[in-house]
Amino acid sequence: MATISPSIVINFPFDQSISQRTLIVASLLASLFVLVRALRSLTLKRNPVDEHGNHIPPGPIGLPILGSFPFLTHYPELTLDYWAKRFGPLYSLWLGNQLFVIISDPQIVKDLMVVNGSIFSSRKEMFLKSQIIFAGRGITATPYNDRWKKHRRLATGSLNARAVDGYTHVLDYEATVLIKDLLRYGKNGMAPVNPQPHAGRCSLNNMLTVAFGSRTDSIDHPLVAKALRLSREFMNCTGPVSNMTDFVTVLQHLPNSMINRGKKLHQELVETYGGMINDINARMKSGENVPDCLVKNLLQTQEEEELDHLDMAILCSAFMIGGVETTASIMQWFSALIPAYPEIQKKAQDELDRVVGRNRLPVVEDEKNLPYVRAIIKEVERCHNPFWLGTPHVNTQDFTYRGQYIPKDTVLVLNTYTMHHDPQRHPEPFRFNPDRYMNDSTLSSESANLANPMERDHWMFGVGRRICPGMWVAEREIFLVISRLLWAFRMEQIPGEPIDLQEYDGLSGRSPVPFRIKMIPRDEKVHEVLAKC
Ligand code: HEM
Repeated sequence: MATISPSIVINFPFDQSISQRTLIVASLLASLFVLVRALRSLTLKRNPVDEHGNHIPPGPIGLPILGSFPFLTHYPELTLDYWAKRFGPLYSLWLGNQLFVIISDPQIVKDLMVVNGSIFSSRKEMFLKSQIIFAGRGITATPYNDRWKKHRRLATGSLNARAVDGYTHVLDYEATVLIKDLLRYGKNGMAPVNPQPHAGRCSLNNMLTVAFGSRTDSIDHPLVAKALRLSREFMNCTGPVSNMTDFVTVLQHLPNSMINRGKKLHQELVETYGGMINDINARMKSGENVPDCLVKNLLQTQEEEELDHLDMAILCSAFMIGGVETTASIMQWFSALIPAYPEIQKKAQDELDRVVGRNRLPVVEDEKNLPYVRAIIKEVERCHNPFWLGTPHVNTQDFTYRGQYIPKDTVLVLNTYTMHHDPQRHPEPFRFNPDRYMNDSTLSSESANLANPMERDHWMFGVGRRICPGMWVAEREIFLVISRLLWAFRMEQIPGEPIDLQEYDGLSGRSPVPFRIKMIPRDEKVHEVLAKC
């Protein structure tokens, strides 16, 4: 042993340096090979034509390799809007080797994504979002295939209008809890309050109940911070144009912080929501009567639906990501905006007092009789869509539209910023003016089906076969919260603390940056009514 050991000690560093050098050379060669292949594929035709010689829509030229990416890193919707004015309602751009087509006109959106929905309803299997974070699962990111159809059917079972009717009492309860919390944290209007974590917990509790049959009991519950962080991290990693790793293949083979973030996020989602599924499974197996919820349904039909644990964990993650940050964002934008408009608050409160009175909170059945409250909500959604770029669609076949060629596998972005600010459709588009919706008696979920797309209220929920399946629950949740906030509080800015409505928190899902306001109970009736709830 004694004679062998020294030779090991002497030889080991020598062997190591050889293997390290070999490794470095090999990895440099591999990187070079991948780089050359990527460059070749990038320099291949950037101007494909169809069999009749029709070209892809016009658009910005972009830089070599990166394409238009450097122009889309901050406020991409403003750049897309600028280019829409320059290149028209259907234009194209390249991000790395991926062709994007940007649609900024409601009729074109309908012609492509609704009338030709069988072609324009797929998704790109983005490297980070689809492959790393969702591991090929996830309704939001799945291509238009049988797996998507199954997951969409399962999700819709918990989100369609009838299902939402069945748990409206939960949305009602959580909206009341939110009002009580704001009253308490705002010390009856005496102390400034930041409504953001409360709105976040309200949306979170709604989705926790729908998906897992559980809720959190305070904003300090560890799941509140965790779920909101995971949801925000997902939005920041996976915005349609937020990271180049998706579009420059070579980056997928090199060490890269985005890939590490994606892997960590995948693990955390599976541990958190997969762990909650395991708990429910154990409770069901022990004979406990678990409340009806998505997970219970999935576990009961797991075999018949051929679902593995990852399928269920990622489907639940889609609920916790898609259904929390989004609705909370609208509640937050409303609370950030409304203090600057005392006359709009007053008009809504007059309507509420007339229709609902001061002896009870507004309920879902009041919605149809509160056109001004509904108009305020639509106007907040028009001005502050949390997803200006939506979730892009992909076409599964070559398609030529009005002489413009859209090759198979193009990523199509709904340019909602431009459509929401079209002066023909919305005169004085940068003015917050709920009156513009006073003659619109539709819910947004109804408006999405109007025959004339120019009459649709807004495009916040997307379009066609991939339209947000959560829009019924989202609308109801948002109505209950905003109508009750208006019913209960006079919302005021704090002198010396201006609220920044330009800056955003988040990359693809947007919320206002932190702010505080005063939420002053309108009268003694607020305490009386809340005490009875
Ligand atoms: C204000 C609230 C919400 C907004 C703004 C919103 C927005 C969107 C958008 C833009 C899409 C893509 C649509 C398209 O591809 O054309 C989408 C899809 C989706 N949303 Fe929502 N959403 C909201 C609330 C919810 C809620 C409460 C849920 C509940 C789970 C949800 C679950 C989903 C799912 C699962 C998809 C994927 C659909 C698919 O790819 O087939 N969303 N949402």
